[in-house]
Amino acid sequence: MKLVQQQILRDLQSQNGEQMLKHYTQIYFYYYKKLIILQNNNFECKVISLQRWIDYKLIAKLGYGTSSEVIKAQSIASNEIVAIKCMKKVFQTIDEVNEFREIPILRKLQNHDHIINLFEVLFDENTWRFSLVFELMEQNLYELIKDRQILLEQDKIKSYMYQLLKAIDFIHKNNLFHRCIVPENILLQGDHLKLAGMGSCKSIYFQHPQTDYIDARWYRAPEVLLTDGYYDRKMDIWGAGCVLFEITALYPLFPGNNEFDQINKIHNILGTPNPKVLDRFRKHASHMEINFPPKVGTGFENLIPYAPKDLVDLIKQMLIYDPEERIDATQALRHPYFKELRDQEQYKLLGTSLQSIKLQEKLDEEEQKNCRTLPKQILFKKPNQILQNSIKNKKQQLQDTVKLPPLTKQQAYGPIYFQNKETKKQSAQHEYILQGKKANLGNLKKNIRQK
Ligand SMILES: Nc1ncnc2c1ncn2[C@@H]1O[C@H](COP(=O)(O)OP(=O)(O)OP(=O)(O)O)[C@@H](O)[C@H]1O
Repeated sequence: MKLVQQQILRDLQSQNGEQMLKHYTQIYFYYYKKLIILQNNNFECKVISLQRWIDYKLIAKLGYGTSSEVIKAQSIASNEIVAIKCMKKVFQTIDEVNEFREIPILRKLQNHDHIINLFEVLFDENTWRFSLVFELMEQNLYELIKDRQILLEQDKIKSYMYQLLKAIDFIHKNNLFHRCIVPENILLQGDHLKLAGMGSCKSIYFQHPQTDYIDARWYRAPEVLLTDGYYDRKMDIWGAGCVLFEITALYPLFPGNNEFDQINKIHNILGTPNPKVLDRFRKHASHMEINFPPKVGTGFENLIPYAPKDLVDLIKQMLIYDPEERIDATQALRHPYFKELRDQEQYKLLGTSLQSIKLQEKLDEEEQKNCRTLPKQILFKKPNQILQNSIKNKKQQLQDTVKLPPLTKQQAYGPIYFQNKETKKQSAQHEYILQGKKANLGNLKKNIRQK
């Protein structure tokens, strides 16, 4: 293993390191307290710095999964309480490390409101074991309903299912499927739901048949139970349908004791699948003889008579035998059962857009104000200038008109030239008035004095 690591490092350090990366697909290794993840899908090289275990104080055990033990712990640096998922597996070969898909999958699915947040990765250099540090959630759906005597409010059931389907839709749109939609993997913080248990997630591009084992029998879709691994993302919808029934009834719909009992329990309620669907399953079922005597199911509606019709219809569509006919996550989110929640979202959106419209209006108003002050200066400068200019022009005109034409003393004063000052003035005034011109007496006086 060391040799492989050294080779990769040499490649990375070499001049054509990027070229060399093309040869590797999802390789993780530990080097100088750093976890190096190489994914060649898009020549991405990620380095996750590792916190050490001593940075956390263990508080309590939270739960167990097939592959891990989950512990409640407190960060010594920040005091934050977290959930640490300690993987049971000890990685002994590079292939085993390569098969550990949970980290890249979690990273791909981060930043969604209904998917659990991964904070960091711990690595025990002595034992070669990974631990994943997550945000801590209050409880899972199973814990919420297990000892409950009173039914959950319909609003809550609807809201949980809407959030769960949003998480599933997001996973499916990322070309993955979860494969373990069970109440234990559905976590709650108050009424906010987040999906965990991403360890079982798989790419939809994996070649059939799927060979690895899936736990959680009660939530297993018929195609998972009956075929040799020919199933896809629609199996998550079956699981979610079983969960929807369970949070409505407070008990599981198909609690099979083993695989055969599981198939039986499904047939008892839904009846046996139609021959066309059975034929399709048969094509990919070498491990068992699919030859069921036809049976009509009892239906599940009578088990939850208090449930709204829309809810019952949604479960029916999620539990359709044929995966191709079964509703998908996007369609389920558009089911009439969720109309109210969709409307609320629309109103919220509308609220935010109204807010942004108002904000925009305010901004526009401000801008207009600024514009008004700007053009004010420009606009009012202009008329002012025009006004000033016209005043100037008028003044000029006036001055022009007032400018006395060169007059002889005789013309100016005529016969009164030698009269006394006062009479001279009056006479000149009179003269100009006679000429139809305004007399500028000041100038006139000046002229007279000069003359
Ligand atoms: N972030 C968390 N906050 C609180 N509890 C958690 C958290 N993550 C997991 N748990 C609890 O630990 C249990 C096991 O976690 P998880 O399902 O992730 O482990 P797993 O080994 O992947 O299990 P499996 O493979 O069986 O699904 C969960 O059922 C849940 O109750």
